Amino acid sequence: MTTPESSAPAEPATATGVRQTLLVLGASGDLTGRLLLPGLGRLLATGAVPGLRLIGSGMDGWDDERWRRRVADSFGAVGAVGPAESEVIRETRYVPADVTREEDLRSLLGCCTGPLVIFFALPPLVTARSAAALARIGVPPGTRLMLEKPFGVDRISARSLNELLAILVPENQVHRIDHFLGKSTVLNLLGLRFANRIFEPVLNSAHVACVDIVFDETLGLEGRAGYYDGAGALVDMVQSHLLQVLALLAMDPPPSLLAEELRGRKAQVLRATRLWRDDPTVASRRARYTAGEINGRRLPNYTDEPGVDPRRNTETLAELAVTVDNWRWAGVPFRLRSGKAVDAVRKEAIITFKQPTRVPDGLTGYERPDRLRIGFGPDRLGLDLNINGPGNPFELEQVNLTADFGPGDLPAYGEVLRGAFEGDPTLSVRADVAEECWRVVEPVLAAWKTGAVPLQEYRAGSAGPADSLIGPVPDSPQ
Ligand SMILES: O=C1O[C@H](COP(=O)(O)O)[C@@H](O)[C@H](O)[C@H]1O
Repeated sequence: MTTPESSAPAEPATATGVRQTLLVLGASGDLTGRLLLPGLGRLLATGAVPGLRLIGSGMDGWDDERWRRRVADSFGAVGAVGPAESEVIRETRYVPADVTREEDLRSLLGCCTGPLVIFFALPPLVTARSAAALARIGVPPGTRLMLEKPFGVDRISARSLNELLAILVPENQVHRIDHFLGKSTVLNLLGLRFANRIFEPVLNSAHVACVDIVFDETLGLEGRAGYYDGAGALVDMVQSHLLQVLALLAMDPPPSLLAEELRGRKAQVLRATRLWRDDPTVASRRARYTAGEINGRRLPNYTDEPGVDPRRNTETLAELAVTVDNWRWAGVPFRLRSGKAVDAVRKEAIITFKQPTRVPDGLTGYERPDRLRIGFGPDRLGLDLNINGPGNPFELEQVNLTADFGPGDLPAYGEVLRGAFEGDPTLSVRADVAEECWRVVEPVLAAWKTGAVPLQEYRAGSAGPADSLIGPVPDSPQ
């Protein structure tokens, strides 16, 4: 065991052949079963983490047998049934512990051998207490820490957590997870923007009218009140995932994809990001669903969902308009939106270009500007273009060029886990970036608390509140 100051740099097992240990704090929770274990199973199936040892921990009365069953079920559900996965299932253990207590953590660390990855699958306040206890006892050299969103509950708590983590390990061993950064579609933004000559010169305020980043789901709460009712759509999706997408879409080209180059560019663009008109009443909308039907499925009022506390006024749909106040983007609205239980799945970034300087007289039927659409599931790229359609050669028609590209080798969670096992923080959120994302939404959270922005209602299965900042989302190829 070392004092935190003496922590050595990460030594990834994949490079050395040493067996790594993944210690999951909060192993019986929803996140572990829904995202972490399936992602891990798929990663193991690629052979990327040979000999991994897996230890689950929590204070819910589970034992080895129950934990092993959960791991096996989660791996099985994603077809991860090869020898590497079976070996992990056979060897895995469950160690009961209160992960906020030094004694328990000390004995937990005593069960771990080899290079260690600690995954905090815990609510933010428990993560902070656990990190504080770990900071007092230290962790083995080279330990990497993985932390789920939300990272803190506001800017101040995010900063305090960053300070604790900095005591424990160097920044490049902290993996603040945003699984959108592991989505192949989101990563494709890099190739699309920086490996083609045609887009980059027009991605600026001279040519772009607005950018919409939309992640609408038809799913409702899905039994996640314990987490979601305290977070709401703004923190669950916009403050975290959608601001990361904005950063990748709006940042300047990095000279390389080395972690510090890419993360530095993202930090730079987020530092320039502010609320539209600096006014949360203009720049934000919030709403929650009432009872309705989606594709034949009946949803209750959000407030009648099991576990929801109606006094919290939790929103299930959030919209945010921001400006990226720099040379490239000044004046271009970026509108971010995410809603649950709406009428249709819309997961895309839409870049709407300005109208052509002048459409020549005699070329009729110009209705809509051209748009570039980047789909975040399915993986799809679309370009809406005005061309001379069939029939009258002088009558314009909008066509959509669509390219589908297959998903990446790994699900998003597998991808971010790979980063941690390989000691590569490129796809993780850097400390300052996590704090910047809170800074952007801070005035909105404050205005919502005072009621300055009313909480609207929308029927489950409808398009959302009528006075959306985005307006009707244009026909989507998805
Ligand atoms: O992190 C979250 O993301 C999901 C949407 O992401 P996906 O990869 O499952 O498409 C969202 O449903 C959930 O509320 C949020 O916590």
